[in-house]
Order: sequence, then C-alpha cells, then structure tokens
Amino acid sequence: MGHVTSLSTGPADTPPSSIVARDLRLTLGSGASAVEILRGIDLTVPQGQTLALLGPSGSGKSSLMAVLSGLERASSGTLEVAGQDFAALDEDALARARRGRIGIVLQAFHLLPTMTALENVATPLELAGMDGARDRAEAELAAVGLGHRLTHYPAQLSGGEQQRVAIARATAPRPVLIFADEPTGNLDAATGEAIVELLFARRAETGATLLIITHDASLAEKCQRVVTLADGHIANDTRG
Ligand SMILES: Nc1ncnc2c1ncn2[C@@H]1O[C@H](COP(=O)(O)OP(=O)(O)OP(=O)(O)O)[C@@H](O)[C@H]1O
Repeated sequence: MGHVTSLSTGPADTPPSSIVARDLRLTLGSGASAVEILRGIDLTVPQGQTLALLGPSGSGKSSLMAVLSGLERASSGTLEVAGQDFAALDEDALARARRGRIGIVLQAFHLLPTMTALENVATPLELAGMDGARDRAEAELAAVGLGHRLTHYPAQLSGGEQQRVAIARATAPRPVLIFADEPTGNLDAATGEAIVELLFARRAETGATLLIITHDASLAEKCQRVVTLADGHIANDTRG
C-alpha cells in the first residue's frame, strides 16, 4: 500500500499545520489590464494558532483570505488547508473539502434574511448531512447567548446579535479553521469588544485555528501572531 505523505505532517512533537501556502500568487484580469494582487505568499499556520492579518487598505488581506478559505483560486503556488491540497481540487471537490472544515465570519454578517436565527445556523449543518442539526444549532446559539432568540429573523436582531448568529453558524460544524474579516467593523466599540471575546472563547473551546483580518491594534494584540501585508506580500510576521 502506498504511503500517503502530507505537507502538514511534521515531526511527532510539532502540531500539524492547518495552512501551508507556498509562493501563492493571484492575478486578476489578463493582458494589459492584469493586476497582480498576491505576489508570492509563503505562510505556514499551525493548527490552533490565532493570527491577525493587518495591512493598509488594498494590500490584499481579503484576497488572501478568499484564497486560503477556498473561495477564490490562486493563479499559482501550492496551498494545503486542513490537510487538503486546495490547488489540486476541482470546484466540486473544493466545495466538499471546505464544508464543515472552514467557518467564515464577515463584517456584514451575511445572514439569510428569510430564515430565523435557528434556521441560519441549522441549514449549513443539514446541507453537510450532519445528524441532529437543529439540536446542534440550538446548543450553538445558546453558547453565544442567543438561546432566547431562536425564532427571530435577522431584521429583528441587533447588529451584535446578528454577529453572534454568524459566529454560531461558523462554529457549529466544529471547523478546524475560522476566518473572520473585520468582524467588529459594523459594531460599536462595546459590542465589538463583546463579539471579540465571544469569538476567542468559541475558538478556544473548539481548538480551531483563527485567522482574523483587522485594523484594530488591540484585537491584533490578542492574537498569538501578527502578519502584515503590504502590496500583496508579507511585509512583517511577528509572534506574540
Ligand atoms: N475583482 C477584482 N478585480 C481587480 N482588482 C481587484 C479585484 N478585487 C480586488 N482587487 C484589488 O486587489 C487589491 C487588494 O484588495 P483586497 O480587498 O484584498 O485588499 P484589502 O487589504 O483587504 O483591503 P481593505 O482593507 O480595504 O478591505 C486592491 O488593489 C483591489 O482594488
């Protein structure tokens, strides 16, 4: 039987990596209008690490997150995420690989307006074929302090509550990786702080890797590692 090797398998005493990116490049457009957005990203993120992604507007943070989370395909380079070779997978296989392994929290919440809080959390679990989806969703909403808001629609919830639902939705499948793109960007300072506490608490409980885009220095300080992008490449990489 062939021996299966994996980029993410290190020596026995080092934790496995949840992201191994080598010379990732992303070019949008073609010919004279081609724009190189990611210019050779090398990044290894151990499982369970909390990492803040900083950088000026337009430096490529959201683009990098889109590639690492499998929403956008890199133009070249190698990428292994949660033990899966993302560069080699076709669209269907990539969608399957992402399902349940990757949770995403965005600035604008992105809840489905026609679904209740419970349905927003349960539906992805059902689509992933998980048993007891509704019970799991209910428990997850209780864990983010929304056990009393199960049947509310997004429009009936405050921004902070909507972001709690989005966090419950992201963590319910027990992903190995959580991506958050400015999760407090649409919230006032106090609500944002509570959301950050919650996100870190849920991450700690699930052991997921957390990669978070932020402009907020105090949020970056909470992370074990801070990676700064500039003009499509990593300009700085510091561990706390
Ligand atoms: N679909 C696209 N076509 C062409 N250029 C794009 C496209 N999407 C993004 N860009 C460009 O890629 C660069 C990086 O954008 P990206 O959104 O990744 O930056 P960012 O660091 O996340 O910025 P911000 O902090 O403002 O969200 C920008 O110059 C942007 O204009």
